[in-house]
Amino acid sequence: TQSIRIGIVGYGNLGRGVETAIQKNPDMSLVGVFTRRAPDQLDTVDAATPVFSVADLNDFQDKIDVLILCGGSKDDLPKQTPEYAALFNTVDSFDTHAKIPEFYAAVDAAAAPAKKTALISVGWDPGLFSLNRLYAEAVLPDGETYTFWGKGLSQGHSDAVRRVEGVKAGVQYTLPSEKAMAEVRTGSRPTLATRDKHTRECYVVLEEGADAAVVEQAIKTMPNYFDEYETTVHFIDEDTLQREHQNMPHGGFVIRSGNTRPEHNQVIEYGLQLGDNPGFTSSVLVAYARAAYRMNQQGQYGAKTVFDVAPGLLSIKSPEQLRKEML
Ligand SMILES: NC(=O)C1=CN([C@@H]2O[C@H](COP(=O)(O)OP(=O)(O)OC[C@H]3O[C@@H](n4cnc5c(N)ncnc54)[C@H](OP(=O)(O)O)[C@@H]3O)[C@@H](O)[C@H]2O)C=CC1
Ligand SMILES: N[C@@H](C[C@H]1CC(C(=O)O)=NO1)C(=O)O
Repeated sequence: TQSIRIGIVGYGNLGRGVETAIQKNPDMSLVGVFTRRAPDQLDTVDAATPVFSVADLNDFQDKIDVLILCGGSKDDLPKQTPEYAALFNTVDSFDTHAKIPEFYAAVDAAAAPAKKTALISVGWDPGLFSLNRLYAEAVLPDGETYTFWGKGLSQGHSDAVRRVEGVKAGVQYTLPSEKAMAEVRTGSRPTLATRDKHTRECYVVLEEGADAAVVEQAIKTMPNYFDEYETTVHFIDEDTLQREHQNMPHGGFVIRSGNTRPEHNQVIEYGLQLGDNPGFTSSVLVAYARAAYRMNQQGQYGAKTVFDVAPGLLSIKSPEQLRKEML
């Protein structure tokens, strides 16, 4: 059968990860990488796949089955997903949690009339963690759910830091509160504010002549990313960033403790330990690209989230094979 033909938009950590992940999925092929960089900058995209400008995408409508959008959530995807969802089936990792409802509406307005399928906010959080919070809350209505991330590098927050004026490069680490995690594990169902669960640490390389105090303030007060957290900003030079901050480990867990009878406490836990956040996230995007293709074939048009995707559609195995392997 014909392979599922994939296009990548945006060649950063995720773009590179999708290029690798496709090779582990024999039912898929990679048509090209599409970048916003100027024609004389295409050689800065060190991809093993043919590189094109996003301006060329129109010519590929009959050559690509699913476009995987690897831009940043802060500034790129709010523009790119609605634009491309009108032309292609798309999958993206949009993770500005507070803005997902409005993003969903904008993408649906583009994809539905075009009879395209646009899977939004795919990854691990939002994504696999969202799914596990849903399973836990549906199964244990009487309970409390907690999510902890890290210690690790958040790509969404690192992308957001890099977009601040005066920042040349940067990364953000998320640290869970040991105290909060211990309290949750006692099953005491504590009430925890956002500020009680995580702190955030940024490492920033300033542009020449940028004002550190202004940059620090812009990061700490950034809505939807930092303003609800105790945040520390460290200023370092480029060499230090290259030497000490190239790895992108991350992870975390979703935990729900609940009761079926008062005397029976039940605990559900789902966890991830990621050696490489973008590599893992890209692998999730690719599995959902398979589902987007199939959902479009089934006539499921418009914007969808992971809640709308039947799990079997993610698998390269046939429904019969999956049933055989159910135990
Ligand atoms: N839902 C989830 O669980 C997760 C979501 N994410 C989301 O993924 C988003 C993307 O993350 P990530 O890939 O790390 O972001 P990057 O900063 O690596 O890349 C973002 C975009 O910046 C451009 N870019 C990257 N490197 C360069 C360069 N050297 N020169 C010029 N342009 C460059 C690329 O676009 P172009 O090629 O067009 O220039 C790229 O698409 C994050 O914002 C986050 O929101 C990430 C992890 C998990
Ligand atoms: N979307 C996150 C994935 C997880 C990590 C995270 C955080 O550290 O705040 N929130 O969600 C990312 O971009 O890495």
